[in-house]
Amino acid sequence: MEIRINHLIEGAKQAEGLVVIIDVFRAFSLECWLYAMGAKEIRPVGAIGDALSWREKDPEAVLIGERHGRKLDGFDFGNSPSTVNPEAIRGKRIIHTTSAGTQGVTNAVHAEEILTGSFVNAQAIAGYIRQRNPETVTLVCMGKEGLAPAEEDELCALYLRSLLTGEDMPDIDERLQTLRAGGGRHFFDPDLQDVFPEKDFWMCIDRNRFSFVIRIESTDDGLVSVKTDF
Ligand SMILES: O=C(O)[C@H](CS(=O)(=O)O)OP(=O)(O)O
Repeated sequence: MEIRINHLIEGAKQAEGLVVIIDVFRAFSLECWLYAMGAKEIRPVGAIGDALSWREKDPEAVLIGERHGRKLDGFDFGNSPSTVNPEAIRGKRIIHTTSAGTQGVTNAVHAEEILTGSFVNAQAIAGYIRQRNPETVTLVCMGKEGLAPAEEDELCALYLRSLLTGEDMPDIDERLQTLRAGGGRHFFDPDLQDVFPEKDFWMCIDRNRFSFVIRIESTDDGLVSVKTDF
């Protein structure tokens, strides 16, 4: 198995084989939490307008999205796992658009198969990939808005690679803690708590909390993030 690490939107466009689109803060940690809250289905979309138009097809759909981290006008929730209301999620179709994560899945046009990537289900992702045993795996670090590298996504790619190769990464918990002063420092800024609450940080680094993977599938209505127990 050849394991490649790609970066940002361009890296998603070029990714081949089984592709893992990594977005730790916060899109793909959030999608795992949404399934844990009982979401019926999650649809990742690129354009804000495409997300809004889902309301006509499904008036019950819950719209979740951000640009520059902030909740979008006309949406129900921002991209924040700690501020979505589980009662509003249970049994519902979720439409999800973000500046990095969902752009990655819509741009991974050469992928044979796409998984979402995060720390909250990393072990399950590695187990699934080992079982599939593809020739090529591309881990794509989506970064900030898909345009600049983000420490947490790079770390998640190294962690996934270590799980796949069997190399040890004994300092992973220590390295996750250092994100508090690095890639996740905005979650500790008192002036940004309305956009980036501290609790989101802890929910996104809750390593291996979930034992399912999220596979991206294509349907006539666009992409769907499918929870796959593993
Ligand atoms: O909502 C988030 O935390 C990020 C904002 S940004 O792209 O890092 O500026 O969105 P996401 O698509 O989840 O990375």
